Amino acid sequence: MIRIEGQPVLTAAEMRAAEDAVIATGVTVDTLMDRAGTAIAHAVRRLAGSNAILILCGPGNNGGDGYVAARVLAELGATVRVAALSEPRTDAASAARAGWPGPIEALAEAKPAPVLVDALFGTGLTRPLNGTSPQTPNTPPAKAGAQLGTAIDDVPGSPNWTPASAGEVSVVERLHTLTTAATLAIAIDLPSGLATDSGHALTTPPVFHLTLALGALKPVHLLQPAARYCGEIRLLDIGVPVTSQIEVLKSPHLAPPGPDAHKYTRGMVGVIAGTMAGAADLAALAAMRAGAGYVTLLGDSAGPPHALVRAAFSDHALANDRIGALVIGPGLGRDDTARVRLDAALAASHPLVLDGDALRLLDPDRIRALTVPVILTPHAGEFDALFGRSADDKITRARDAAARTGAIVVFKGADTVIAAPDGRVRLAPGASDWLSTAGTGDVLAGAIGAMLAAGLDPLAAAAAGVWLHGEAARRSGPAFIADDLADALRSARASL
Ligand SMILES: NC(=O)C1=CN([C@@H]2O[C@H](COP(=O)(O)OP(=O)(O)OC[C@H]3O[C@@H](n4cnc5c(N)ncnc54)[C@H](OP(=O)(O)O)[C@@H]3O)[C@@H](O)[C@H]2O)[C@@H](O)CC1
Ligand SMILES: Nc1ncnc2c1ncn2[C@@H]1O[C@H](COP(=O)(O)OP(=O)(O)O)[C@@H](O)[C@H]1O
Ligand SMILES: [K+]
Repeated sequence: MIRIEGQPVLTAAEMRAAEDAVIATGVTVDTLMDRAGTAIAHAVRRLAGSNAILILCGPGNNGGDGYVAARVLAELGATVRVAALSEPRTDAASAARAGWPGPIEALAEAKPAPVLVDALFGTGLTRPLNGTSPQTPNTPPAKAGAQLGTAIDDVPGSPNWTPASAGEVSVVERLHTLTTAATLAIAIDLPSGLATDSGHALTTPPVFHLTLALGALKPVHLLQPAARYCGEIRLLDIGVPVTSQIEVLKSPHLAPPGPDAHKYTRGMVGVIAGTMAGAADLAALAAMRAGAGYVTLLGDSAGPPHALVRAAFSDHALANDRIGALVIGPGLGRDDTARVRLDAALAASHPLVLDGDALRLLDPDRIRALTVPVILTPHAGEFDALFGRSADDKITRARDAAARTGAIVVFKGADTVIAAPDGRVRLAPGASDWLSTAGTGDVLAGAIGAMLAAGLDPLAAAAAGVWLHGEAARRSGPAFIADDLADALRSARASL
Protein backbone atom coordinates (compact mmCIF):
# COMPACT_ATOMS: atom_id res chain seq x y z
CA MET A 1 0.00 0.00 0.00
CA ILE A 2 1.55 3.22 -1.20
CA ARG A 3 0.88 6.64 0.33
CA ILE A 4 -0.62 9.13 -2.06
CA GLU A 5 1.61 12.21 -1.71
CA GLY A 6 3.16 13.23 -5.04
CA GLN A 7 1.42 10.45 -6.97
CA PRO A 8 0.07 11.04 -10.50
CA VAL A 9 -3.70 11.36 -10.91
CA LEU A 10 -5.37 9.88 -14.03
CA THR A 11 -8.87 10.13 -15.43
CA ALA A 12 -10.76 6.91 -16.18
CA ALA A 13 -9.90 7.22 -19.88
CA GLU A 14 -6.22 7.87 -19.15
CA MET A 15 -6.10 4.86 -16.83
CA ARG A 16 -7.69 2.67 -19.50
CA ALA A 17 -5.15 3.98 -22.05
CA ALA A 18 -2.30 3.18 -19.64
CA GLU A 19 -3.70 -0.33 -19.17
CA ASP A 20 -4.15 -0.73 -22.93
CA ALA A 21 -0.52 0.27 -23.49
CA VAL A 22 0.56 -2.55 -21.16
CA ILE A 23 -1.87 -4.97 -22.80
CA ALA A 24 -0.38 -4.05 -26.20
CA THR A 25 2.96 -5.40 -24.97
CA GLY A 26 1.38 -8.84 -24.52
CA VAL A 27 0.22 -8.68 -20.91
CA THR A 28 -3.38 -9.91 -20.70
CA VAL A 29 -6.28 -8.23 -18.89
CA ASP A 30 -6.47 -11.40 -16.80
CA THR A 31 -2.90 -10.87 -15.67
CA LEU A 32 -3.63 -7.26 -14.72
CA MET A 33 -6.73 -8.37 -12.86
CA ASP A 34 -4.73 -11.06 -11.12
CA ARG A 35 -2.17 -8.49 -9.99
CA ALA A 36 -4.93 -6.13 -8.81
CA GLY A 37 -6.84 -8.85 -6.96
CA THR A 38 -3.70 -10.25 -5.37
CA ALA A 39 -2.59 -6.80 -4.17
CA ILE A 40 -6.08 -6.17 -2.78
CA ALA A 41 -6.09 -9.52 -0.99
CA HIS A 42 -2.77 -8.89 0.74
CA ALA A 43 -3.84 -5.39 1.78
CA VAL A 44 -7.22 -6.59 3.07
CA ARG A 45 -5.64 -9.54 4.87
CA ARG A 46 -3.30 -7.22 6.72
CA LEU A 47 -6.15 -4.90 7.72
CA ALA A 48 -8.78 -7.53 8.50
CA GLY A 49 -6.70 -9.75 10.75
CA SER A 50 -8.77 -12.78 11.61
CA ASN A 51 -12.14 -11.08 11.01
CA ALA A 52 -14.52 -12.52 8.45
CA ILE A 53 -14.66 -10.73 5.11
CA LEU A 54 -17.57 -10.22 2.71
CA ILE A 55 -16.68 -9.15 -0.85
CA LEU A 56 -19.41 -7.64 -3.03
CA CYS A 57 -18.76 -8.26 -6.72
CA GLY A 58 -20.29 -6.29 -9.61
CA PRO A 59 -20.66 -7.21 -13.27
CA GLY A 60 -17.51 -5.56 -14.65
CA ASN A 61 -13.79 -5.80 -14.06
CA ASN A 62 -14.14 -4.16 -10.64
CA GLY A 63 -16.14 -7.24 -9.71
CA GLY A 64 -13.44 -9.35 -11.36
CA ASP A 65 -10.87 -7.84 -9.00
CA GLY A 66 -13.17 -8.84 -6.16
CA TYR A 67 -13.34 -12.51 -7.24
CA VAL A 68 -9.55 -12.72 -7.55
CA ALA A 69 -9.12 -11.07 -4.15
CA ALA A 70 -11.57 -13.58 -2.63
CA ARG A 71 -9.63 -16.53 -4.03
CA VAL A 72 -6.28 -15.22 -2.83
CA LEU A 73 -7.68 -14.33 0.59
CA ALA A 74 -9.01 -17.87 0.93
CA GLU A 75 -5.60 -19.23 -0.06
CA LEU A 76 -4.08 -17.00 2.63
CA GLY A 77 -6.37 -18.64 5.19
CA ALA A 78 -8.89 -15.84 5.58
CA THR A 79 -12.58 -16.42 6.22
CA VAL A 80 -14.12 -14.92 3.12
CA ARG A 81 -17.54 -14.89 1.47
CA VAL A 82 -18.60 -13.51 -1.89
CA ALA A 83 -21.92 -11.88 -2.81
CA ALA A 84 -22.63 -10.95 -6.42
CA LEU A 85 -24.93 -8.36 -7.88
CA SER A 86 -25.26 -10.20 -11.18
CA GLU A 87 -23.31 -12.42 -13.50
CA PRO A 88 -20.04 -11.09 -14.94
CA ARG A 89 -20.21 -9.15 -18.17
CA THR A 90 -16.55 -9.24 -19.17
CA ASP A 91 -14.44 -12.23 -20.11
CA ALA A 92 -11.82 -11.35 -17.52
CA ALA A 93 -14.41 -11.05 -14.75
CA SER A 94 -15.97 -14.37 -15.83
CA ALA A 95 -12.58 -16.05 -15.67
CA ALA A 96 -11.93 -14.51 -12.26
CA ARG A 97 -15.25 -15.78 -10.98
CA ALA A 98 -14.48 -19.21 -12.31
CA GLY A 99 -11.34 -19.17 -10.22
CA TRP A 100 -13.27 -18.57 -6.99
CA PRO A 101 -13.92 -21.99 -5.49
CA GLY A 102 -16.46 -20.97 -2.87
CA PRO A 103 -20.17 -20.25 -2.97
CA ILE A 104 -21.60 -17.06 -4.36
CA GLU A 105 -24.45 -15.43 -2.49
CA ALA A 106 -27.03 -13.08 -3.95
CA LEU A 107 -26.40 -9.50 -2.94
CA ALA A 108 -30.07 -9.23 -1.98
CA GLU A 109 -29.72 -11.83 0.74
CA ALA A 110 -26.12 -11.63 1.87
CA LYS A 111 -25.62 -11.30 5.62
CA PRO A 112 -23.13 -8.69 6.89
CA ALA A 113 -19.54 -9.43 7.91
CA PRO A 114 -17.15 -7.40 10.07
CA VAL A 115 -15.07 -6.52 7.00
CA LEU A 116 -16.89 -5.36 3.87
CA VAL A 117 -15.13 -5.04 0.52
CA ASP A 118 -16.97 -3.14 -2.22
CA ALA A 119 -16.01 -4.43 -5.67
CA LEU A 120 -19.36 -3.58 -7.28
CA PHE A 121 -18.41 -0.74 -9.62
CA GLY A 122 -15.18 1.09 -10.39
CA THR A 123 -14.11 3.37 -13.20
CA GLY A 124 -16.72 1.90 -15.56
CA LEU A 125 -19.71 3.44 -13.78
CA THR A 126 -21.18 6.07 -16.05
CA ARG A 127 -24.74 6.41 -14.85
CA PRO A 128 -26.50 6.44 -11.50
CA LEU A 129 -27.16 3.18 -9.76
CA ASN A 130 -30.88 2.79 -9.77
CA GLY A 131 -32.57 2.06 -6.52
CA THR A 132 -33.22 -1.24 -8.18
CA SER A 133 -30.62 -3.03 -10.21
CA PRO A 134 -31.51 -3.84 -13.81
CA GLN A 135 -28.84 -6.51 -13.82
CA THR A 136 -30.05 -8.49 -10.83
CA PRO A 137 -31.13 -11.81 -12.18
CA ASN A 138 -34.65 -12.80 -11.30
CA THR A 139 -34.16 -16.06 -13.07
CA PRO A 140 -31.24 -18.38 -12.36
CA PRO A 141 -28.06 -17.31 -14.14
CA ALA A 142 -27.13 -18.64 -17.56
CA LYS A 143 -25.87 -22.19 -17.95
CA ALA A 144 -22.44 -23.24 -19.08
CA GLY A 145 -21.55 -22.21 -22.57
CA ALA A 146 -23.49 -18.98 -22.32
CA GLN A 147 -22.06 -16.06 -24.17
CA LEU A 148 -20.92 -14.25 -21.05
CA GLY A 149 -18.52 -16.97 -19.99
CA THR A 150 -18.64 -19.39 -17.13
CA ALA A 151 -22.13 -19.46 -15.68
CA ILE A 152 -22.44 -18.74 -12.01
CA ASP A 153 -23.98 -22.10 -11.12
CA ASP A 154 -21.15 -23.85 -12.92
CA VAL A 155 -18.62 -22.36 -10.56
CA PRO A 156 -17.44 -25.16 -8.28
CA GLY A 157 -19.11 -24.90 -4.93
CA SER A 158 -21.62 -22.23 -5.83
CA PRO A 159 -24.91 -23.98 -5.17
CA ASN A 160 -25.90 -21.27 -2.74
CA TRP A 161 -26.75 -18.82 -5.49
CA THR A 162 -30.28 -17.62 -4.99
CA PRO A 163 -32.03 -15.21 -7.26
CA ALA A 164 -33.18 -11.90 -5.79
CA SER A 165 -36.34 -12.54 -3.86
CA ALA A 166 -38.84 -10.13 -5.39
CA GLY A 167 -36.95 -9.96 -8.67
CA GLU A 168 -35.50 -6.63 -7.65
CA VAL A 169 -32.83 -5.60 -5.27
CA SER A 170 -31.88 -2.11 -4.21
CA VAL A 171 -28.15 -2.12 -4.84
CA VAL A 172 -27.66 1.16 -3.08
CA GLU A 173 -29.67 0.09 -0.06
CA ARG A 174 -27.78 -3.20 0.22
CA LEU A 175 -24.45 -1.44 -0.10
CA HIS A 176 -25.40 1.00 2.64
CA THR A 177 -26.77 -1.70 4.93
CA LEU A 178 -23.81 -4.05 4.59
CA THR A 179 -21.25 -1.25 4.84
CA THR A 180 -22.84 0.29 7.91
CA ALA A 181 -22.95 -3.14 9.58
CA ALA A 182 -19.22 -3.66 9.00
CA THR A 183 -16.54 -2.39 11.35
CA LEU A 184 -14.14 -1.96 8.44
CA ALA A 185 -15.42 -0.95 5.00
CA ILE A 186 -12.98 -0.99 2.08
CA ALA A 187 -13.75 0.24 -1.45
CA ILE A 188 -11.91 -1.24 -4.41
CA ASP A 189 -10.61 1.48 -6.74
CA LEU A 190 -13.47 3.79 -5.69
CA PRO A 191 -16.68 3.60 -3.70
CA SER A 192 -19.47 2.32 -5.97
CA GLY A 193 -21.73 5.15 -7.06
CA LEU A 194 -19.09 7.84 -7.54
CA ALA A 195 -18.07 9.29 -10.89
CA THR A 196 -14.34 8.80 -11.49
CA ASP A 197 -13.44 12.14 -13.04
CA SER A 198 -15.75 14.88 -11.82
CA GLY A 199 -15.80 14.56 -8.05
CA HIS A 200 -19.56 14.07 -8.15
CA ALA A 201 -21.66 11.25 -6.78
CA LEU A 202 -23.83 9.61 -9.44
CA THR A 203 -25.49 7.81 -6.54
CA THR A 204 -24.59 8.55 -2.94
CA PRO A 205 -22.50 5.69 -1.55
CA PRO A 206 -21.84 5.01 2.13
CA VAL A 207 -18.71 6.46 3.68
CA PHE A 208 -15.82 3.99 3.54
CA HIS A 209 -12.94 3.70 5.96
CA LEU A 210 -10.44 3.02 3.21
CA THR A 211 -10.26 3.07 -0.57
CA LEU A 212 -7.62 1.03 -2.39
CA ALA A 213 -6.88 2.86 -5.66
CA LEU A 214 -5.69 0.51 -8.39
CA GLY A 215 -2.67 1.50 -10.47
CA ALA A 216 -3.14 5.25 -10.02
CA LEU A 217 -5.11 7.84 -8.13
CA LYS A 218 -8.14 9.28 -9.94
CA PRO A 219 -9.81 12.70 -9.46
CA VAL A 220 -12.59 11.00 -7.44
CA HIS A 221 -10.07 10.42 -4.64
CA LEU A 222 -9.33 14.13 -4.23
CA LEU A 223 -12.25 16.21 -5.50
CA GLN A 224 -15.23 16.96 -3.30
CA PRO A 225 -17.80 15.81 -2.53
CA ALA A 226 -16.60 12.41 -3.81
CA ALA A 227 -13.41 12.31 -1.72
CA ARG A 228 -15.54 12.41 1.44
CA TYR A 229 -16.79 8.90 0.76
CA CYS A 230 -13.37 7.37 0.14
CA GLY A 231 -11.97 7.62 3.67
CA GLU A 232 -8.22 7.01 3.80
CA ILE A 233 -6.77 6.38 0.38
CA ARG A 234 -3.93 4.02 -0.45
CA LEU A 235 -2.51 3.13 -3.84
CA LEU A 236 -1.85 -0.42 -5.01
CA ASP A 237 0.76 -1.04 -7.69
CA ILE A 238 -0.50 -3.23 -10.54
CA GLY A 239 2.54 -2.84 -12.78
CA VAL A 240 1.00 -0.29 -15.13
CA PRO A 241 3.37 2.65 -15.77
CA VAL A 242 1.51 5.94 -15.36
CA THR A 243 2.41 9.60 -15.80
CA SER A 244 0.26 12.67 -15.55
CA GLN A 245 0.52 16.44 -15.40
CA ILE A 246 -1.80 16.16 -12.42
CA GLU A 247 -0.22 15.11 -9.13
CA VAL A 248 -1.20 14.95 -5.49
CA LEU A 249 0.38 17.75 -3.48
CA LYS A 250 3.45 16.64 -1.57
CA SER A 251 5.54 18.18 1.19
CA PRO A 252 7.86 20.84 -0.22
CA HIS A 253 11.64 20.92 0.02
CA LEU A 254 12.26 24.11 1.95
CA ALA A 255 15.84 24.56 3.06
CA PRO A 256 16.40 26.21 6.44
CA PRO A 257 18.46 29.41 6.35
CA GLY A 258 22.22 28.85 6.04
CA PRO A 259 25.04 30.77 7.71
CA ASP A 260 25.13 33.22 4.80
CA ALA A 261 21.42 34.03 5.10
CA HIS A 262 20.17 37.47 6.02
CA LYS A 263 16.67 38.87 6.21
CA TYR A 264 16.53 39.87 2.57
CA THR A 265 17.87 36.60 1.21
CA ARG A 266 15.06 34.80 3.04
CA GLY A 267 12.61 36.94 1.13
CA MET A 268 10.90 40.26 1.65
CA VAL A 269 7.11 40.32 1.44
CA GLY A 270 5.06 43.46 1.04
CA VAL A 271 1.44 43.22 2.19
CA ILE A 272 -0.89 46.01 1.12
CA ALA A 273 -3.61 46.87 3.60
CA GLY A 274 -7.04 48.35 2.96
CA THR A 275 -10.35 48.88 4.66
CA MET A 276 -10.24 45.77 6.86
CA ALA A 277 -6.88 46.02 8.59
CA GLY A 278 -7.09 42.67 10.40
CA ALA A 279 -7.05 40.71 7.14
CA ALA A 280 -3.81 42.26 5.95
CA ASP A 281 -2.37 41.77 9.44
CA LEU A 282 -3.17 38.06 9.20
CA ALA A 283 -1.53 37.78 5.79
CA ALA A 284 1.54 39.57 7.12
CA LEU A 285 1.73 37.40 10.22
CA ALA A 286 1.39 34.28 8.07
CA ALA A 287 4.17 35.42 5.76
CA MET A 288 6.41 35.86 8.79
CA ARG A 289 5.49 32.54 10.35
CA ALA A 290 6.00 30.74 7.05
CA GLY A 291 9.61 31.88 7.11
CA ALA A 292 9.89 35.22 5.29
CA GLY A 293 12.89 37.26 6.41
CA TYR A 294 11.22 40.66 6.27
CA VAL A 295 7.57 41.55 6.04
CA THR A 296 6.37 45.08 5.54
CA LEU A 297 2.75 46.09 5.79
CA LEU A 298 1.83 49.11 3.70
CA GLY A 299 -1.21 50.90 5.08
CA ASP A 300 -3.09 50.84 8.37
CA SER A 301 -2.37 48.07 10.84
CA ALA A 302 -3.24 47.66 14.47
CA GLY A 303 -1.77 44.99 16.70
CA PRO A 304 1.44 43.01 17.15
CA PRO A 305 3.82 41.51 16.15
CA HIS A 306 6.54 44.08 16.65
CA ALA A 307 8.70 42.42 14.03
CA LEU A 308 6.25 43.52 11.38
CA VAL A 309 7.54 46.63 9.68
CA ARG A 310 4.65 49.05 9.15
CA ALA A 311 4.74 51.91 6.72
CA ALA A 312 2.23 54.28 5.20
CA PHE A 313 1.12 53.22 1.74
CA SER A 314 3.08 55.15 -0.86
CA ASP A 315 4.49 54.62 -4.31
CA HIS A 316 7.90 55.14 -2.77
CA ALA A 317 7.42 52.29 -0.27
CA LEU A 318 6.17 50.07 -3.08
CA ALA A 319 9.20 50.83 -5.20
CA ASN A 320 11.55 48.99 -2.80
CA ASP A 321 13.29 46.61 -5.16
CA ARG A 322 14.05 44.17 -2.36
CA ILE A 323 10.37 43.18 -2.27
CA GLY A 324 10.19 39.65 -3.62
CA ALA A 325 6.41 39.28 -3.48
CA LEU A 326 3.49 41.61 -3.01
CA VAL A 327 0.30 40.31 -1.42
CA ILE A 328 -2.78 42.37 -2.18
CA GLY A 329 -6.43 41.64 -1.66
CA PRO A 330 -7.03 40.52 1.93
CA GLY A 331 -9.23 43.24 3.45
CA LEU A 332 -8.41 45.60 0.59
CA GLY A 333 -11.98 46.79 0.05
CA ARG A 334 -13.43 47.82 -3.28
CA ASP A 335 -13.52 51.60 -2.93
CA ASP A 336 -11.50 54.20 -4.81
CA THR A 337 -8.56 53.87 -2.44
CA ALA A 338 -8.52 50.12 -3.07
CA ARG A 339 -8.45 50.70 -6.82
CA VAL A 340 -5.58 53.18 -6.52
CA ARG A 341 -3.57 50.74 -4.40
CA LEU A 342 -4.25 47.88 -6.74
CA ASP A 343 -3.19 49.92 -9.79
CA ALA A 344 0.01 50.90 -8.00
CA ALA A 345 0.70 47.30 -6.95
CA LEU A 346 0.25 46.02 -10.51
CA ALA A 347 2.56 48.76 -11.82
CA ALA A 348 5.30 48.04 -9.25
CA SER A 349 6.78 45.05 -11.11
CA HIS A 350 6.96 42.71 -8.10
CA PRO A 351 5.72 39.11 -8.25
CA LEU A 352 2.11 39.16 -7.10
CA VAL A 353 -0.26 37.16 -4.92
CA LEU A 354 -3.75 38.42 -5.78
CA ASP A 355 -6.46 37.45 -3.29
CA GLY A 356 -9.88 38.51 -2.03
CA ASP A 357 -11.00 41.98 -3.09
CA ALA A 358 -8.17 42.31 -5.64
CA LEU A 359 -9.80 39.46 -7.55
CA ARG A 360 -13.13 41.30 -7.49
CA LEU A 361 -11.55 44.43 -8.98
CA LEU A 362 -9.75 42.65 -11.84
CA ASP A 363 -10.71 40.78 -14.98
CA PRO A 364 -8.86 37.93 -16.72
CA ASP A 365 -7.53 40.12 -19.54
CA ARG A 366 -5.94 42.56 -17.14
CA ILE A 367 -4.26 39.69 -15.28
CA ARG A 368 -3.07 38.20 -18.56
CA ALA A 369 -1.39 41.52 -19.49
CA LEU A 370 0.82 41.43 -16.37
CA THR A 371 4.44 40.55 -17.05
CA VAL A 372 5.43 39.50 -13.51
CA PRO A 373 4.75 36.06 -11.98
CA VAL A 374 1.19 36.05 -10.63
CA ILE A 375 -0.62 33.70 -8.24
CA LEU A 376 -4.40 34.00 -7.88
CA THR A 377 -6.09 32.54 -4.79
CA PRO A 378 -9.86 32.61 -5.41
CA HIS A 379 -12.46 30.79 -3.35
CA ALA A 380 -15.46 29.49 -5.30
CA GLY A 381 -17.36 32.79 -5.20
CA GLU A 382 -14.37 34.80 -6.39
CA PHE A 383 -13.63 32.20 -9.04
CA ASP A 384 -17.18 32.35 -10.44
CA ALA A 385 -17.12 36.16 -10.45
CA LEU A 386 -13.79 36.25 -12.29
CA PHE A 387 -14.19 33.39 -14.74
CA GLY A 388 -17.94 32.74 -14.88
CA ARG A 389 -19.91 29.73 -13.76
CA SER A 390 -19.47 26.36 -15.42
CA ALA A 391 -20.57 22.76 -15.04
CA ASP A 392 -17.02 21.55 -15.74
CA ASP A 393 -15.10 19.76 -13.01
CA LYS A 394 -12.86 21.76 -10.71
CA ILE A 395 -9.60 20.59 -12.30
CA THR A 396 -10.74 21.62 -15.79
CA ARG A 397 -11.96 24.97 -14.51
CA ALA A 398 -8.72 25.74 -12.67
CA ARG A 399 -6.64 24.69 -15.69
CA ASP A 400 -8.70 26.81 -18.08
CA ALA A 401 -8.42 29.80 -15.76
CA ALA A 402 -4.64 29.40 -15.54
CA ALA A 403 -4.31 29.11 -19.32
CA ARG A 404 -6.52 32.15 -19.81
CA THR A 405 -4.67 34.42 -17.37
CA GLY A 406 -1.14 33.05 -17.60
CA ALA A 407 -1.22 32.93 -13.79
CA ILE A 408 -1.01 30.13 -11.24
CA VAL A 409 -4.55 29.57 -10.01
CA VAL A 410 -5.13 28.28 -6.48
CA PHE A 411 -8.82 27.37 -6.61
CA LYS A 412 -9.53 27.06 -2.90
CA GLY A 413 -12.02 25.00 -0.94
CA ALA A 414 -12.07 21.68 0.85
CA ASP A 415 -10.42 20.30 -2.32
CA THR A 416 -7.93 22.98 -3.30
CA VAL A 417 -6.76 22.67 -6.93
CA ILE A 418 -3.57 24.44 -8.01
CA ALA A 419 -3.18 24.87 -11.77
CA ALA A 420 -0.39 26.29 -13.93
CA PRO A 421 -0.83 27.76 -17.42
CA ASP A 422 1.14 24.86 -18.94
CA GLY A 423 -1.43 22.34 -17.67
CA ARG A 424 0.37 21.09 -14.56
CA VAL A 425 -1.97 20.58 -11.61
CA ARG A 426 -1.43 19.86 -7.92
CA LEU A 427 -4.35 18.50 -5.90
CA ALA A 428 -4.41 19.03 -2.15
CA PRO A 429 -5.65 16.03 -0.17
CA GLY A 430 -8.52 16.85 2.19
CA ALA A 431 -7.51 19.45 4.75
CA SER A 432 -9.16 20.14 8.09
CA ASP A 433 -12.78 21.24 7.79
CA TRP A 434 -12.03 23.63 10.65
CA LEU A 435 -10.39 25.83 8.01
CA SER A 436 -13.89 27.05 7.26
CA THR A 437 -13.45 30.14 9.44
CA ALA A 438 -12.89 33.79 8.59
CA GLY A 439 -9.35 34.81 7.79
CA THR A 440 -7.83 31.46 6.88
CA GLY A 441 -7.65 32.54 3.23
CA ASP A 442 -5.71 35.65 4.29
CA VAL A 443 -3.27 33.33 6.06
CA LEU A 444 -2.88 31.27 2.89
CA ALA A 445 -2.16 34.36 0.80
CA GLY A 446 0.56 35.41 3.24
CA ALA A 447 2.12 31.93 3.32
CA ILE A 448 2.23 31.79 -0.47
CA GLY A 449 3.73 35.29 -0.51
CA ALA A 450 6.55 34.08 1.73
CA MET A 451 7.27 31.16 -0.60
CA LEU A 452 7.26 33.37 -3.68
CA ALA A 453 9.55 35.93 -2.03
CA ALA A 454 11.91 33.13 -1.02
CA GLY A 455 12.52 32.48 -4.70
CA LEU A 456 10.43 29.38 -5.39
CA ASP A 457 8.96 29.24 -8.87
CA PRO A 458 5.29 30.28 -8.83
CA LEU A 459 3.79 26.77 -9.02
CA ALA A 460 6.15 25.47 -6.32
CA ALA A 461 5.43 28.57 -4.19
CA ALA A 462 1.67 28.07 -4.44
CA ALA A 463 2.01 24.35 -3.72
CA ALA A 464 4.32 24.93 -0.75
CA GLY A 465 1.97 27.58 0.67
CA VAL A 466 -1.05 25.30 0.37
CA TRP A 467 0.87 22.41 1.93
CA LEU A 468 2.07 24.51 4.90
CA HIS A 469 -1.46 25.88 5.36
CA GLY A 470 -2.99 22.38 5.36
CA GLU A 471 -0.34 21.05 7.73
CA ALA A 472 -0.76 24.05 10.07
CA ALA A 473 -4.50 23.35 10.14
CA ARG A 474 -3.89 19.68 10.92
CA ARG A 475 -1.63 20.64 13.79
CA SER A 476 -4.16 23.18 15.11
CA GLY A 477 -6.85 20.63 15.97
CA PRO A 478 -10.46 21.78 16.28
CA ALA A 479 -11.95 25.27 16.58
CA PHE A 480 -8.81 27.23 15.81
CA ILE A 481 -9.00 30.81 14.59
CA ALA A 482 -7.01 32.27 11.75
CA ASP A 483 -4.50 33.83 14.17
CA ASP A 484 -3.76 30.36 15.63
CA LEU A 485 -3.39 29.00 12.11
CA ALA A 486 -0.87 31.65 11.17
CA ASP A 487 1.13 30.84 14.31
CA ALA A 488 0.97 27.11 13.52
CA LEU A 489 2.70 27.70 10.18
CA ARG A 490 5.84 27.81 12.25
CA SER A 491 5.50 24.24 13.47
CA ALA A 492 4.34 23.12 10.02
CA ARG A 493 7.54 24.54 8.60
CA ALA A 494 9.56 22.95 11.41
CA SER A 495 8.12 19.54 10.51
CA LEU A 496 9.83 19.54 7.13
N1 LIG B 1 -9.13 -2.68 -17.61
C1 LIG B 1 -8.17 -3.36 -17.00
O1 LIG B 1 -7.28 -3.85 -17.62
C2 LIG B 1 -8.20 -3.49 -15.53
C3 LIG B 1 -9.27 -2.96 -14.78
N2 LIG B 1 -9.35 -3.15 -13.47
C4 LIG B 1 -10.60 -2.91 -12.75
O2 LIG B 1 -11.63 -2.67 -13.65
C5 LIG B 1 -12.45 -1.62 -13.20
C6 LIG B 1 -13.17 -1.05 -14.35
O3 LIG B 1 -13.86 -2.12 -14.91
P1 LIG B 1 -15.03 -1.94 -15.96
O4 LIG B 1 -14.60 -0.99 -17.01
O5 LIG B 1 -15.42 -3.29 -16.38
O6 LIG B 1 -16.12 -1.22 -15.13
P2 LIG B 1 -16.81 -1.50 -13.70
O7 LIG B 1 -16.48 -0.29 -12.89
O8 LIG B 1 -16.51 -2.81 -13.14
O9 LIG B 1 -18.39 -1.46 -14.05
C7 LIG B 1 -18.84 -1.53 -15.38
C8 LIG B 1 -19.96 -2.50 -15.46
O10 LIG B 1 -21.04 -1.97 -14.72
C9 LIG B 1 -22.17 -1.79 -15.56
N3 LIG B 1 -22.85 -0.59 -15.12
C10 LIG B 1 -22.48 0.69 -15.30
N4 LIG B 1 -23.34 1.52 -14.71
C11 LIG B 1 -24.27 0.73 -14.12
C12 LIG B 1 -25.43 0.99 -13.36
N5 LIG B 1 -25.79 2.24 -13.07
N6 LIG B 1 -26.15 -0.04 -12.90
C13 LIG B 1 -25.78 -1.28 -13.19
N7 LIG B 1 -24.70 -1.60 -13.93
C14 LIG B 1 -23.96 -0.60 -14.38
C15 LIG B 1 -21.64 -1.70 -16.93
O11 LIG B 1 -22.66 -2.02 -17.81
P3 LIG B 1 -22.87 -1.23 -19.19
O12 LIG B 1 -22.66 0.24 -18.90
O13 LIG B 1 -21.85 -1.76 -20.09
O14 LIG B 1 -24.26 -1.53 -19.55
C16 LIG B 1 -20.51 -2.69 -16.86
O15 LIG B 1 -20.99 -3.99 -16.96
C17 LIG B 1 -11.53 -0.70 -12.49
O16 LIG B 1 -12.17 0.17 -11.60
C18 LIG B 1 -10.64 -1.73 -11.81
O17 LIG B 1 -11.26 -2.14 -10.59
C19 LIG B 1 -8.33 -3.93 -12.77
O18 LIG B 1 -8.77 -5.24 -12.76
C20 LIG B 1 -6.99 -3.85 -13.45
C21 LIG B 1 -7.09 -4.21 -14.87
N1 LIG C 1 -14.18 22.50 4.59
C1 LIG C 1 -12.94 22.87 4.31
N2 LIG C 1 -11.98 21.96 4.33
C2 LIG C 1 -10.72 22.31 4.06
N3 LIG C 1 -10.32 23.55 3.75
C3 LIG C 1 -11.23 24.50 3.72
C4 LIG C 1 -12.57 24.21 3.98
N4 LIG C 1 -13.24 25.35 3.87
C5 LIG C 1 -12.32 26.30 3.55
N5 LIG C 1 -11.11 25.78 3.46
C6 LIG C 1 -9.86 26.50 3.17
O1 LIG C 1 -9.83 27.63 4.04
C7 LIG C 1 -9.43 28.78 3.34
C8 LIG C 1 -10.60 29.77 3.30
O2 LIG C 1 -10.27 30.85 2.49
P1 LIG C 1 -11.29 32.05 2.21
O3 LIG C 1 -12.62 31.52 1.85
O4 LIG C 1 -10.62 32.98 1.29
O5 LIG C 1 -11.43 32.70 3.66
P2 LIG C 1 -11.22 34.21 4.16
O6 LIG C 1 -11.60 35.11 3.02
O7 LIG C 1 -12.13 34.35 5.33
O8 LIG C 1 -9.80 34.35 4.54
C9 LIG C 1 -8.98 28.30 1.97
O9 LIG C 1 -7.59 28.05 1.99
C10 LIG C 1 -9.76 27.01 1.76
O10 LIG C 1 -9.11 26.14 0.89
K1 LIG D 1 -15.85 -0.28 -5.93
